[in-house]
Amino acid sequence: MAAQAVLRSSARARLLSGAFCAQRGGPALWQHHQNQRAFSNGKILVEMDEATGVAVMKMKSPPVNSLNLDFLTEFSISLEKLEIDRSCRGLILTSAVSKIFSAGLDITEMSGKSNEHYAAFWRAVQEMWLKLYGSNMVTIAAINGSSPAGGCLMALCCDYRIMADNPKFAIGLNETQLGIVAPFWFKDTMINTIGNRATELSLQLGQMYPAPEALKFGLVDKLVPEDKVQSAAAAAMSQWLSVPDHARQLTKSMMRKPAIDRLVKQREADINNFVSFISKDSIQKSLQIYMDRLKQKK
Ligand SMILES: CCCCC/C=C\C/C=C\CCC/C=C/C(=O)SCCNC(=O)CCNC(=O)[C@H](O)C(C)(C)COP(=O)(O)OP(=O)(O)OC[C@H]1O[C@@H](n2cnc3c(N)ncnc32)[C@H](O)[C@@H]1OP(=O)(O)O
Repeated sequence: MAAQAVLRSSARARLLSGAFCAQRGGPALWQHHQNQRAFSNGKILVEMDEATGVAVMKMKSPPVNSLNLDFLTEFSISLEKLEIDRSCRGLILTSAVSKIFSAGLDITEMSGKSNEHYAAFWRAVQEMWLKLYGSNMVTIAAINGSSPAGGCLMALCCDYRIMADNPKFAIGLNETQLGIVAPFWFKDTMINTIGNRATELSLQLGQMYPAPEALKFGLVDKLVPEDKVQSAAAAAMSQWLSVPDHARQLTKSMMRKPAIDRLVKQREADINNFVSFISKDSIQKSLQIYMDRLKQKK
């Protein structure tokens, strides 16, 4: 719990000191309506049911909820706001963009930018992972669309994953297909979910799994019809919330702390690794080719 406590207190200090707020022009405030509360800070909408203590976080950054620096900053602020709210016990993470959960890291943030920008971007990716994977809340991903790479990572950070039963929606860590490499903490998160051998296959091949296959691999826990994803997530949440918080939280921490501690210890080295890797000409070329292909498929 120590690393988690440090993380939580440093994030809280930053939040309260307004470091994020100054950058974003102030925190979004809760709007109250009967026993519902909501806030939105542009790319993310959070609705909280005070009766159940469950918040639904909807990513709404069209066209594909790609994770750019602004999005990641808003995401971490929103999550921290819920984390320090003692009345919030559970979080359902989903998308307000049709057919897409998240397209993963915004490739344009990793192309043609300065090393300082790459470092700031990667720190924000780390922050998102540390907060979501280390959350004390029950976290359920309601995966209502495709979810490659960083989008898959977000889902894997949650405690339980429910996906729309549509073979057109795929999920996986496809980094190698872009000519890039999932870092050790992406890999650890996947190993902790589907095991070593399945992760090795999955990562080397950069495999994207259509929903039914993702279920077979254990990458998601349950498939439901597209229009039932939110209600199934709410039902699963009430089951998870029936377990006493302290026991569940300590168990979660016991399972995840080694992975979290590894990144906390090597955070700066990991940023330097990312910057020197992503700024290589050969890697920039691979990303350019991948982006060109994405645009050409239209
Ligand atoms: C031992 C050594 C280790 C060294 C390692 C060190 C460090 C680690 C280094 C690197 C790690 C990086 C980790 C990276 C993680 C990632 O998340 S990379 C991103 C991967 N994402 C993808 O591959 C998704 C690509 N997108 C798609 O497959 C599709 O767009 C879709 C999400 C399935 C949606 O399809 P569709 O609905 O048909 O929409 P379009 O394809 O038409 O897309 C709409 C517009 O959005 C743009 N776009 C899509 N995805 C992204 C993205 N991820 N980033 C930025 N932009 C994206 C797309 O180009 C379209 O734009 P236009 O409308 O054409 O302008």
